[in-house]
Amino acid sequence: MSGPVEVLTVEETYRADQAAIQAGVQGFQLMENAGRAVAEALDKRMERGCVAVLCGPGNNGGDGWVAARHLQRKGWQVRLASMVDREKLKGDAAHHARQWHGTVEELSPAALDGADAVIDALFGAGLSRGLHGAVRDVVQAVRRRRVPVFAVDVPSGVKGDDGQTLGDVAVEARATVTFFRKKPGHLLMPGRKLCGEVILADIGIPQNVLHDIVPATFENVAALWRARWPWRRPDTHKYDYGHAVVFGGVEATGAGRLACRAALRGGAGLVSVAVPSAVLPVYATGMPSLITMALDGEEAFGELISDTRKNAFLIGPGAGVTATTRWRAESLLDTGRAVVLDADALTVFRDEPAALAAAIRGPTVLTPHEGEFRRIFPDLRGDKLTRARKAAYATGAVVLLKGYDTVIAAPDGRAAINTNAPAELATAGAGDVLAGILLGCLAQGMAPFDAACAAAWLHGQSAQGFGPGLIAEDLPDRLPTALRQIEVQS
Ligand SMILES: NC(=O)C1=CN([C@@H]2O[C@H](COP(=O)(O)OP(=O)(O)OC[C@H]3O[C@@H](n4cnc5c(N)ncnc54)[C@H](OP(=O)(O)O)[C@@H]3O)[C@@H](O)[C@H]2O)[C@@H](O)CC1
Ligand SMILES: Nc1ncnc2c1ncn2[C@@H]1O[C@H](COP(=O)(O)OP(=O)(O)O)[C@@H](O)[C@H]1O
Ligand SMILES: [K+]
Repeated sequence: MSGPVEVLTVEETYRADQAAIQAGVQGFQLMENAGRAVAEALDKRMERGCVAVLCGPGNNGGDGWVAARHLQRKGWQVRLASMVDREKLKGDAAHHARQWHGTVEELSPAALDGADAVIDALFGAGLSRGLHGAVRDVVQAVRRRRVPVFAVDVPSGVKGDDGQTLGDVAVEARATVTFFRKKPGHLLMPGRKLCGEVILADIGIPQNVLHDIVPATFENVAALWRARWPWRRPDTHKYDYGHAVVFGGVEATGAGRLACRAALRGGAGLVSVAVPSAVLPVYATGMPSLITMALDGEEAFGELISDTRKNAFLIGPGAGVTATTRWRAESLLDTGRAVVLDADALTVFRDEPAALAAAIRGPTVLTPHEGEFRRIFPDLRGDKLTRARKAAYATGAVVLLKGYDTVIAAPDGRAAINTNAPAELATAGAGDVLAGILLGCLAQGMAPFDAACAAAWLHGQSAQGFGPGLIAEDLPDRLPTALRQIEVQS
């Protein structure tokens, strides 16, 4: 959870490298530091034994030759297998390969015999096509033998920019040692799973190279937004923290109730639920802090939204895919106040992203899961990060695309990848709780990108440590503990 917020693309990583070299750091020194960090990571985590170091043709391979030297010095028995002849290597990799005085084997599954661990230094940032031939055979043999793998930079076959695999085979690592800053592929699925534990090593690239790079992708750690978290101040009252309104459903009443409780726990000054009078008691029972408002007919709806003190609206959970939901969603957006569109209020814009974009005026967050996203944006292709960014750019809303690797994207190009959500969140109603937390953040005046990042983090944090058996009702009451962690988690 801790660590730097910036995430660098492959191209930005190369720029960081170059900037460091221009600032006087030697390239071979960066490679020395990288390879040593890999050796130390393995040595710290496993009993000394025999390690097979698999080296590719580029600088990723160069890191492997360095790691081999350090591991041998630490007492490991090292088998080094290289994809290409040492003489064919270039630059820093050639320099470090010359420092290796042990034997060099051809890359083949036989090089794995007797290995207790494998270092995957085949391909990193420079992966340009799927694995084939001898490399593919070796990687498949590594997978079959289930030897623990320590990957250098990224598991070979995984693309650093999006975590997708190139071709049909990729390394599955126990741990991945990467340098300076993580890449999106370390955080997005399936890359995140294939990386295992991600270890970030400082290899001597100065922090200030980031001034020129201006990263736009972040890991959603609390440090990204905690300076703007709306802590309660002594000289204030409840109206300073906003009046959130949830439009609850008639048949599906649980979704709205979960969202209301989460909005209150998330810090909204007041939370009202607006529902037809026939179902008001369902909402009123058990939640005395909730304000219930009878909403019978469209005139009442107009009256409700004309009150400008009501500054944040949530529509969608339990709403039904109906013309009324569509009309209400558009009317709420037209107020220019903060709106969360979730669930059915997203589906009512099926195949109509332009109509949705045209309706958006103020701070708006869309919270689709993958299915809802596809319904609205059937033409958007690419990885999760790219698609969320495109949708945010096209609509002018912040887009929170849900899942294990939730992505939050802003229309200005910023994007954050959430990493603290345990799989136990795959349970009915968890999304309604998320929408409620987000509503609470918006009611308190947080900017939509901050609000969406904070909500995703708090949602994940409130599920942390619960384990099997988690249900959506458990989440809102765990928010106070999660909120206290904003200060301590970086
Ligand atoms: N940047 C940093 O901060 C630092 C980076 N460092 C390290 O450098 C790494 C990046 O090095 P890199 O640019 O040389 O790329 P790398 O991953 O070795 O691969 C390129 C070679 O592989 C080849 N090739 C690609 N795919 C292939 C395939 N499927 N099958 C066969 N061949 C394939 C490709 O061939 P080509 O595409 O040119 O035909 C080219 O020859 C980075 O991941 C990190 O570990 C550290 O040393 C310290 C500082
Ligand atoms: N495997 C998973 N790991 C982590 N978080 C998950 C997983 N599956 C779902 N979630 C999270 O749980 C929530 C589910 O939301 P949603 O799909 O809208 O469900 P519902 O409508 O039942 O509330 C989202 O925040 C999503 O990111
Ligand atoms: K690798």
